[in-house]
Amino acid sequence: MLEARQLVLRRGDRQWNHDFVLEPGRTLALTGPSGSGKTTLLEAVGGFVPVHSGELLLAGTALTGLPPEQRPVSTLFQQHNLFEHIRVADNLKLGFRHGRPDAASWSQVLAACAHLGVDELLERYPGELSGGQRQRVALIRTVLRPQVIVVLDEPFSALDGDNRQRAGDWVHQQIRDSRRHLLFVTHQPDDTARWADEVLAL
Ligand SMILES: Nc1ncnc2c1ncn2[C@@H]1O[C@H](COP(=O)(O)OP(=O)(O)OP(=O)(O)O)[C@@H](O)[C@H]1O
Repeated sequence: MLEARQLVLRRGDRQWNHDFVLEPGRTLALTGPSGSGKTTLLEAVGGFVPVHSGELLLAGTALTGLPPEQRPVSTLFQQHNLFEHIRVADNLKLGFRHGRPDAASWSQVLAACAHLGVDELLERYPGELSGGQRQRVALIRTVLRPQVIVVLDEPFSALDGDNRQRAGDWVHQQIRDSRRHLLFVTHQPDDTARWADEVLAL
């Protein structure tokens, strides 16, 4: 279970107070207007923004004092998620320890690439992909890493129609089946209705 207990975040003269509980396998959508603090909360979970007071707990253990590299958190930022100088396949491998996924993990990656329609792109460089293709590759890498908390900042913004539906369904099912925790930011009420088990409106 992931819990924010009297969590207080500050940026400049802005302050946010968060209290929520997210059970394993469940998805929390963060909604709200631009500047309302959605990214700030994701960054605090990842350890990139300091916590002013209160606690973030995973299964009762505080994450709050841990630096980002020691947190069990896999993050998809809004931008800059792929390394431009290496091929898509190598970008996907970088999600795993020493950049070397075991055979089972790699076949899971390949199955996800086929399912989300990016399996023909593995030998390309990121600069040779469309925005939507880049987003799907980065999404696969972020979600299939083993970390028990996944945070996604507007993960479907470059996708629409069938691609969006398929990607959202896939993420939701991955999180549910592996009993991890997902926080994602969206501006689309449809995304919340389809995939959120809980909603935090900021
Ligand atoms: N590095 C920073 N230093 C100081 N203030 C910041 C910093 N980053 C963001 N802010 C401010 O914190 C507030 C919340 O920003 P945040 O990015 O969390 O909002 P958001 O809800 O994710 O917005 P958007 O939907 O536009 O991405 C804003 O007022 C923003 O200007």
